[in-house]
Amino acid sequence: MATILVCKEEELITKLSSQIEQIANDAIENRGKFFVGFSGGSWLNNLCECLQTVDTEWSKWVVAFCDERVVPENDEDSTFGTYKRELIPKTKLVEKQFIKIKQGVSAAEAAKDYTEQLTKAFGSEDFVFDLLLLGMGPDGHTCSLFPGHPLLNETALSVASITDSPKFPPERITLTFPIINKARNCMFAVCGSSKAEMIQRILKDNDDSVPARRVKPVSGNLYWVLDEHSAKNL
Ligand SMILES: O=C(O)[C@H](O)[C@@H](O)[C@H](O)[C@H](O)COP(=O)(O)O
Repeated sequence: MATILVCKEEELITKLSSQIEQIANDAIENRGKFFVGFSGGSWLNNLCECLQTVDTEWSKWVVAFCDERVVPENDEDSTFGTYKRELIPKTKLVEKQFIKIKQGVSAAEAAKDYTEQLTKAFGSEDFVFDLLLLGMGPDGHTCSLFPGHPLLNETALSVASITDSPKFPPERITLTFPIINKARNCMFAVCGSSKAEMIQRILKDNDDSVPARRVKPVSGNLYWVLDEHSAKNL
């Protein structure tokens, strides 16, 4: 069962921040570390703003990406690049806590290398994230898992590459559903009326053809944190 939290647009950041804080500090207290997956997209600057207000032991965070664009780190489309500019200088997080994609290689090689980096960080091939912070596009995609794309059914790879992403830029790496659904907590943050139809299809019509609806943690928690505009059809 998903927990759906609807709030006013201006309250979304505070709401999300307190949810993240609770999950992070609980992970640190119980397991000594907090493994989190960050996303990108249109809400990225808001997410950076939100994360800055979290009261936590930052040194215990291990940050990976739910998906990342295969572009140079200083490219304006690099998700890590934005966190580097907008989050790192404003918190005690340091760059070496981020698991970043290898630079200057193909998407396939970057995905393979990312799997190896995650295996090292988790100490096993079983990547159980404490929290995945997810976004959803107006077409219902999440991470870089797009409607009708064969990657929706990927089961062999934990991290896959994509070179034909319908959303720019085309080359990306992404966590796949088997890993996403092992997470202890998956949390979507969605705002704006352009997402209202998909939110309705996912949360009201139970339409499994929408990629984001396939996020169903096997034994973890699923949260949808929505603003009033994206939730208007519920
Ligand atoms: O880098 C990306 O594109 C993402 O990580 C992606 O999964 C994003 O979270 C959704 O696409 C929502 O993005 P929008 O808010 O831009 O629709």
